[in-house]
Amino acid sequence: MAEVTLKGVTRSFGDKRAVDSLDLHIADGEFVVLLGPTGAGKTTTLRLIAGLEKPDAGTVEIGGRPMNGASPAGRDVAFVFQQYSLYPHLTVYENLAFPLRSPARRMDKATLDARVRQVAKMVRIDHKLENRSTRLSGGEMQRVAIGRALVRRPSIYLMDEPLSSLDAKLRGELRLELKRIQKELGATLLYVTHDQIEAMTMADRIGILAEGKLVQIGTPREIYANPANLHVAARLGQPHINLVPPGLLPDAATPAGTRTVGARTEHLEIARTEGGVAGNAEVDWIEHLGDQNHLHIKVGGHKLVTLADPDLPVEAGDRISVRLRQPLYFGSDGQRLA
Ligand SMILES: Nc1ncnc2c1ncn2[C@@H]1O[C@H](COP(=O)(O)OP(=O)(O)OP(=O)(O)O)[C@@H](O)[C@H]1O
Repeated sequence: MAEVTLKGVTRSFGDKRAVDSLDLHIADGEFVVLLGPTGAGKTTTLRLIAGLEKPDAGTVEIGGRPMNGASPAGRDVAFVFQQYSLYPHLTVYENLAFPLRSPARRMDKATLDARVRQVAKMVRIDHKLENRSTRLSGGEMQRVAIGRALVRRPSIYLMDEPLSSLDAKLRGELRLELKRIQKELGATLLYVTHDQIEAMTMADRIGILAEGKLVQIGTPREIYANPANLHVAARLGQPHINLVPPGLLPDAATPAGTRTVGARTEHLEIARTEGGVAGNAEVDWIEHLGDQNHLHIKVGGHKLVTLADPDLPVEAGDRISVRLRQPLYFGSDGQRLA
């Protein structure tokens, strides 16, 4: 596998800067996830690395070699798309073997067979090797599509929302398997998703893209706990971070210049009010999720959502008291304040 470096990469479509002066380094064997809203430039970034798009400016290096002008085939990358694109008339075995059959590889039959069977086992499709690919479930097809990338040993795997067409249970399973396989192979992997749980659970580092720019990159923990600005803070956390004006909730110390206070569940202290104490908030409604509840709260015309223990003895309409505990503070430019 190899490291990949983007330096000042820019790509526009008409007036639209899809990718804007992007600097990104992915270390050899690293799993980097690009997270961002629709249109942020995630797919275009993958396509620029794969050579499916040409940058207007900047360079892409793979394994320390500049790729300017190199064709997709000359770049040694493997791409997995959102929608499995298998050869319907071929068996699972032949779909997996296909990338290894190019004459340039001159792979002998026994090596090819061993490689196909090894990867089929990894993606847990080895019991269906003789099935036509059309006779598989969606999850199985996507396993084959991922396996077809894995049979090769490219410099980097590029994956564009490979799990998004699957149901939640399969997504959860494949997420774990993909992470396990990546570790086993020591693979360099750049993975695009909208799904914050995928990003949090699989990434060594998460890169947050917005309008073609890399806003922040760091470990999942860093991105979650130390977001550089409001945009990054809003990308992670379930339920969504609450953004409220300073002074709305009691707080030990609000830094000067605070325009917005960001409060996740762990930043809110909730207590029932007893003995005639008025309380500063009201329970609006409670969403029961099973192991946890979403508590919807009204405070002075603002609505907040927080996770709550199902045993918390409150009901809609109850008065409660809510205070802040070391929340995140943002200035008028949306940047985080120390
Ligand atoms: N071939 C193209 N022609 C014109 N505009 C394009 C083309 N490809 C991408 N764009 C534009 O560039 C911007 C970035 O697109 P891109 O597909 O990279 O975003 P994305 O972050 O992958 O979004 P999504 O999550 O919806 O896939 C968008 O505004 C898109 O409309």
